[in-house]
Amino acid sequence: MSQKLVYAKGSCIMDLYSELTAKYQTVPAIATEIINLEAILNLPKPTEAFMSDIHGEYNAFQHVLRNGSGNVKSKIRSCFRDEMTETTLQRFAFLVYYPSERLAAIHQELQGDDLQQWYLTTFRRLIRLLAFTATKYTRSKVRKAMAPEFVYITEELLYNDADTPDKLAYYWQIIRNLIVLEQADEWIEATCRTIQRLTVDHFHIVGDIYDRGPAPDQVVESLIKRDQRHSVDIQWGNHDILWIGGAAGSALCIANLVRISARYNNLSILEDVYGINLRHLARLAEQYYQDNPAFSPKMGRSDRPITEAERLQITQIHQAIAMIQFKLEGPAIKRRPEFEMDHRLLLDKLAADFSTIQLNGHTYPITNGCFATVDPADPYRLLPEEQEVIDSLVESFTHSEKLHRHMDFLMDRGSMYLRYNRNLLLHGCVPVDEAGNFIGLTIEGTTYTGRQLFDMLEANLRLAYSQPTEKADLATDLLWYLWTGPNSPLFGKHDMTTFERYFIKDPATHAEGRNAYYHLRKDPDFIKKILREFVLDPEVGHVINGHTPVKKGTDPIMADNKMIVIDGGFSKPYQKTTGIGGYTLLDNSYGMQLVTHQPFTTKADAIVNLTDIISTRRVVETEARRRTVAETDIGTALQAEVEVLKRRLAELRNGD
Ligand SMILES: O=P(O)(O)OC[C@H]1O[C@](O)(COP(=O)(O)O)[C@@H](O)[C@@H]1O
Ligand SMILES: [Mn+2]
Repeated sequence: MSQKLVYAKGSCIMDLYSELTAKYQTVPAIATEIINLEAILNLPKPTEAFMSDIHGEYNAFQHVLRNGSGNVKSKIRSCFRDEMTETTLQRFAFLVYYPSERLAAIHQELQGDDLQQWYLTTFRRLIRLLAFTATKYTRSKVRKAMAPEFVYITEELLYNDADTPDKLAYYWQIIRNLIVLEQADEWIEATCRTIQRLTVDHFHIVGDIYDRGPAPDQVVESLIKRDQRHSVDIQWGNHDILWIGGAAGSALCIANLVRISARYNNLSILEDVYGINLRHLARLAEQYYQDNPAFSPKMGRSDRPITEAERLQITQIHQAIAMIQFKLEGPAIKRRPEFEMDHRLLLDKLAADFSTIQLNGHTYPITNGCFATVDPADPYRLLPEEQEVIDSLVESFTHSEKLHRHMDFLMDRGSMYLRYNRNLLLHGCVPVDEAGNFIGLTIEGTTYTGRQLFDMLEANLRLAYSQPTEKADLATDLLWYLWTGPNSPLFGKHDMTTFERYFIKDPATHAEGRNAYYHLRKDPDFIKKILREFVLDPEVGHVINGHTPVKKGTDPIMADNKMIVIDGGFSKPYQKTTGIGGYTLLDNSYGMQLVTHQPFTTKADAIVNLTDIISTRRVVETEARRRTVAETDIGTALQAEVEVLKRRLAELRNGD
C-alpha cells in the first residue's frame, strides 16, 4: 500500500495511468484490483502514534515503541477479557514487548513438561492476540508485517479454524514440530514483533532525536528497522539539524554538537559510535584549559560513571570547543547580514582583560572565563591549532560512514514539516510577529515567510547535504541558522544565550525570548490561520508540535483541541520541569488520545520486575463515527487508483 502512495504523491496522473495499465492488463485483473482497493477503503483507519524530543533516551523510547504507547496491553486486556489474572497479563505483555529477554528468563524458570506446556499455551495466546490485532488490516498487509521465514506457518495457524476437529491434529502437529525442530523461540520472537508492528501502524517523530541522552544512534537504528514498509516519518528538530549539518560539513554545526556532547558527557557517541577522532581536540584542550565549574559535564551516563581524570578532560574539551564555536559565529554573522544576527556578536564586547562584557548598555562581570586563545584585538580569529582541530573534525564528520547512513535515513524520511491525514506536524513554530503576521528571512531580495520559509529552508538543507565539500556557502550557513537564527522555525526564540549562560551570572541575560507563536498558539483562530497557510482544512486539522517541554501544571492541549504539544520530557534532564516521562499522541479510527507516560527506570528493571511505564490516556477528540481508510491520505491515493482503473476498464470494454 505504501508503494502505491508513493506513485500517487510523487507523480502525475499520467504516470499512474501507465503504471497501472502495465500492471493490470486484462478485465479480470483490473476488476480484481478495483474490488481489492474499494474493500480496503472500508477498513478502519490504522493507528498513528506521534512522539517527539526523544533526545537519545533509547531505552525509554524502545519501551514505548514495544508497548505501542500502552496499546499492546489494552489489546491483551480486550482480547483475553476475564481469562487472565493481572499477573498473567503482565507476564504475557512483557513477553510481547521483550520476547528474547523474557524467553531467556523462561528457560531459567521452566524445564521439561512445564516448558512444553508453557509453549503450547503461549502459542495459542499469541495466535489469538495476533488475530485480534490483525482484524483491521488486509491479509496482504498482515503478511507483510510477518517475518518472511514464518509466513506459511503463521498464516496456517492464523486463518485455519483450530476448533474444527479435522484441522485439530494438523494444527497441533505444526506447533509440536516448531518445538521439536527448535524453532519455537524464533517463531515467538517474530510473532511478538509482528504484534508490536500491527498495534501501531505508523510512527511520526516530531523532532529532536539527538543530543543530551546517551544513545540517539540506537534510536535511529531502531527506526530504520521499524521502517521497513515506510511506517516512520520524521519532522526535523533543531538538534537533528546539528547532526545533519555535521554530515554536510558545517563547522558551526559540528562545534555546537561536540560542545553539547561534552556538556552531557556523551563524547563516546562521537568516538565509539561514529568514529570521530577527538585526539587533536583533546590535545588543544589540555594545552589551554584548566578545570572550570561552568564547563563540568552536566551528568554522568548512568551506565558508565566517570573518573575524576575523565571529568577534568571533558571539562577542558568542553571549553576548547565552546571557544571555537564562539569564534566561528563571528565571521558567519558578518558574512550573512541577511540573518540579522549582529546582536549575537559577543566576543568583541569583552573588555581587553576579559573581566567584563558590555551588553545592551550594561557592563556585566565575567565569571568562569576561559579566553586564553582569544586575542582582544581580533577576537574571532582562530589560532592555527584551533583551525586544525575544526578542520580535522569536519573531515571526520563528512567521512563517517555510519553517520552518513543515519543521516541518509533522516533525510529520506524527514522534512521541515508534514501534512498527514489533515494534520500539520512541525517541531518548533511558524515564526510570526506579535500581531500574528508571518515573518521570516529575506534572501537575495526575496522574503520568505510562512510555508514558503519552510520550503526554502528545506530546499537549502537538501542542497547543503548533497554538497559536503561546500562549507561556507549560503545553504550550509542556513543549516546553522536553522539551529539558532531568530526566525528559525525549528528554534523559535530570539537569542540562543549559550555564551551568557556560561559566563554571566545575571539571569536577565539568559532569557532567550520566545517567538510570539508560543502565546498566540492558544488561540483557535490563530491555529486555523496556520492550517490555511499550509493548505489544510482549518475546521478538522490539528497542529502538532514538539520542542518546548510542557511544564508541570500547563496543558499540552490548546486552542479548542486544535493545537497539541507532545514534548513531555523523554529527556531525563528535563523531567524535573515536566514531571512526567513523555507523551505520545495516538490517532486511531475512534479519534485522538494523548497518552502520558511516567518516567522509565531502566530496561533491566523493566524486564526483571515487569515494571511497565504507567500510561494514562486522555481523549482529545472522539469521532462521531469510526474513520475509515477512505478518509486518510492513503485512501485518497487509493481512490485515485480506483478512478484510473475504472477508466481503463471502460476503455477495454469499448475495445480501446
Ligand atoms: O539545557 P541546555 O543544555 O543548557 O540547553 C539549553 C539550550 O537548548 C535549547 O533549549 C535548545 O534545545 P531544545 O530544542 O531541546 O529546546 C536552547 O534554547 C537553549 O539555549
Ligand atoms: Mn527542539
